[in-house]
Amino acid sequence: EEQEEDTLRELRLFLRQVTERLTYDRRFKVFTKPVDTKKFQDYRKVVRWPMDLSTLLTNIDRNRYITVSEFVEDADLIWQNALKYNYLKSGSNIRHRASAFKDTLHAILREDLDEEFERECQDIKRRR
Ligand SMILES: Cc1noc(C)c1-c1cc(NS(=O)(=O)c2ccccc2)cc(C(=O)O)c1
Repeated sequence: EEQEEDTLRELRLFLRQVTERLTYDRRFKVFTKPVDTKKFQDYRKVVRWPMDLSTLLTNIDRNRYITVSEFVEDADLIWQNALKYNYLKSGSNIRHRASAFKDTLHAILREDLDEEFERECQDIKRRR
């Protein structure tokens, strides 16, 4: 009902703010768009669930997330995929950037997420 829509609107605003803070961080430019599968032809053989910050934003706008934890599952794919695909690659610091992305994402959530708010979102999900 109305209160639920207010909560989900507040959730979308919070998730957009988290996504934008990561998108504006220049260290994470390579996480802002899908990996170019023409440049990296074996990418989809290694990575089953590609994810990037622009896709996260599209998912938020399409009401795909009704809890923070559903959003975090997708956001975690960004650094997990980068560590997996670049596991043996030397000469680039993509793994360091993936680790920095993971630490930054979880530090933002620890600082800014109100557990009581996430519990409200989980209740809405249970009722549906
Ligand atoms: C991310 C990622 N995961 O696997 C790989 C491999 C990367 C990755 C991909 C690219 N080039 S890209 O054309 O697919 C692209 C450019 C700009 C934004 C998003 C993607 C460059 C680099 C880099 O380190 O410079 C890394």
